[in-house]
Amino acid sequence: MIGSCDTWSSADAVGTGAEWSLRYTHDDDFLSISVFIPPSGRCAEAVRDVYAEIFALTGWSGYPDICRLWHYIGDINGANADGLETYRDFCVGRARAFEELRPPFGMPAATGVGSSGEGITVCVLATRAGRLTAIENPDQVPAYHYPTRYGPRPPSFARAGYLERAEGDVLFLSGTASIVGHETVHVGDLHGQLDRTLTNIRTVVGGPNLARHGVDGHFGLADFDRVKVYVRHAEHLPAVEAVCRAVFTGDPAVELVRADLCRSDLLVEVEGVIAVRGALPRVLRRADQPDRAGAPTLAQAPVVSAP
Ligand SMILES: C=C(O[C@@H]1C=C(C(=O)O)C=C[C@H]1O)C(=O)O
Repeated sequence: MIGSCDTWSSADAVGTGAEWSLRYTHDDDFLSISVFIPPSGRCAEAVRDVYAEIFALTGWSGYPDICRLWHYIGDINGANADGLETYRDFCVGRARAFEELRPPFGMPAATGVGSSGEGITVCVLATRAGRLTAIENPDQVPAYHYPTRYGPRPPSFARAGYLERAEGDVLFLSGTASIVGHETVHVGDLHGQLDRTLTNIRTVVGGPNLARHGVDGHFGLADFDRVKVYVRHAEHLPAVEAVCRAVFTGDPAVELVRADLCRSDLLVEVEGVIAVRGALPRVLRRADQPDRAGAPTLAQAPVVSAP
């Protein structure tokens, strides 16, 4: 595993705190939460409970819209105590949280990838600054409608989230892979998967698709400010890096990470951020473990009580 993590920084005053199993940092507009779920034979219930805490904290702290989630899942393609794949077990708990708690926002943009560590780390970015729209891809079945052959409960996420705010809009692209309809395409073919992934991204962020969702904007691969690429096999890293650096021509920070992915037939996955008019809370990068993403920053900061 090549260690990696994103740190979101703010020019404003930042507060930190801890509530239940959650640790958080916030400025005026954004709330960042991280939580670690220890390894166990079955994770669905713990995932459901952590999501309940996340929904409660975002609700009462006044940052009601979850614009982005990252899930770093240990042994993602391994089996739990019942023989169910860990990722599918995770999806059961998450789907239950959405069904039972019915949060007041659409499906959030998300990433769900493997981690070299054990357990599950969930990182959340929520906001109260603007209007958030969930974006789907007309060439892909919404993940929350995947059929049960991919697991007892479908994954709960949207293909992207578009945040309209006075300081400049932000598009959060979910982890995107070589899936058409609900099926993995180009199984075993790295370049086929990468091409299809890039096509899916172009479709999601393109003008016709955004217009369909009531969003006024038109973007392409050259507009990305942050790109993170997850690659299943270390030997594929150089080839994937060459393609990505050639197509993401807007000189974004392109970061490659070796990671297992949510379906064992997926070889590559790409996520990213477009900051319209450059108005993104700055993103810094530092070497760290993905499965501990966010934790060191939060631990070093003075902890204050929750409001
Ligand atoms: C690649 C896919 O899903 C992955 C899993 C996600 C999750 O479970 O949160 C989100 C995006 C991707 O990281 C997909 O289904 O297209």
